[in-house]
Amino acid sequence: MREITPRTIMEMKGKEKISMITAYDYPSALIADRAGMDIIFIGDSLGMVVYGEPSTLAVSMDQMVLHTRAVAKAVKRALVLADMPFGSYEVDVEEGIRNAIRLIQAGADAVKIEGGYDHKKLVKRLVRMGIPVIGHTGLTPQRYLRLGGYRLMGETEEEIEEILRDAKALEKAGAFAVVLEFTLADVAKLVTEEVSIPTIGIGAGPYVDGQVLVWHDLLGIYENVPPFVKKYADIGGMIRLALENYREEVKNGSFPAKEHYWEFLDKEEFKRKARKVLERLS
Ligand SMILES: Nc1nc(=O)c2c([nH]1)NC[C@@H]1CN(c3ccc(C(=O)N[C@@H](CCC(=O)O)C(=O)O)cc3)CN21
Ligand SMILES: CC(C)C(=O)C(=O)O
Ligand SMILES: [Mg+2]
Repeated sequence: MREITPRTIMEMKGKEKISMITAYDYPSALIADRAGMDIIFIGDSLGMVVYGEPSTLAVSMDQMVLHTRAVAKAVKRALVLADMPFGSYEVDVEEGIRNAIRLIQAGADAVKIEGGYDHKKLVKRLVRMGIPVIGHTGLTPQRYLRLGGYRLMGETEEEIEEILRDAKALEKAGAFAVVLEFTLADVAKLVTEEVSIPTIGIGAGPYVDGQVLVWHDLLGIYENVPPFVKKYADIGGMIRLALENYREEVKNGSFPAKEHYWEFLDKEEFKRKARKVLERLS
């Protein structure tokens, strides 16, 4: 059992902001856990930032299971959350349950689904059988094709109503938090005030109970970052410099240096041995 549980997260509402970051592999998750993140999240954004897809739609359950296992091995303290990918819970509730179980068995402490109102039944069933759930409304990237791209949500009355309805449905069905993605800050504030569960924003402004960002975006290792991202480091630039340095030292012969290899101290000893081997092989 890890230190941070769904109860810990729920009790943070109105007291302490929730910090959440994506991670997709073992070494990244180790760093995120040591940095004290509250939630470490295997997002289906991995399709874009790890596999180079143009959207999250092609991500499979098999991919989510493998990456969840790698992250779960590293995390001791944070809550490990895994995204349900597109197609893994839409067909029917039973299939959603089977797929959620796979993510839990891979080491996740909770699962996240996009939408709320449309998945009340699934959320209720999962929670009843002991699988904690986070919902996700506002911009839901799995609707990429219908939306015609990724855009800011919550300008029209219809969109505000849909977002609030999702959040309330999630609260009622027993979800322990809700992600609000790329919504106007006023809408996120309204939702945060109207529901008792924590809201975790991404591109949704400051009036929420926590923030989530994608690993590659905030570290500067992904080129097409959304407009709401703050780049906390230029790791991409650092990697490039290191590789250019390595390449240069290979080309000019300064790598490997003395401390990077081993040789016979007694050259006569080596000559005798080599002569014998060469004789045997001739
Ligand atoms: N690397 C990454 N970071 C994310 O935060 C993220 C993903 N991937 N993939 C899944 C969703 C998609 N997200 C996104 C992606 C792009 C924009 C964006 O660039 N919006 C532009 C318009 C783009 C367009 O019209 O095509 C904008 O200015 O609003 C917003 C949210 C957030 N999520
Ligand atoms: C953008 C976040 C919330 C997400 O769902 C993901 O990274 O997949
Ligand atoms: Mg996602």
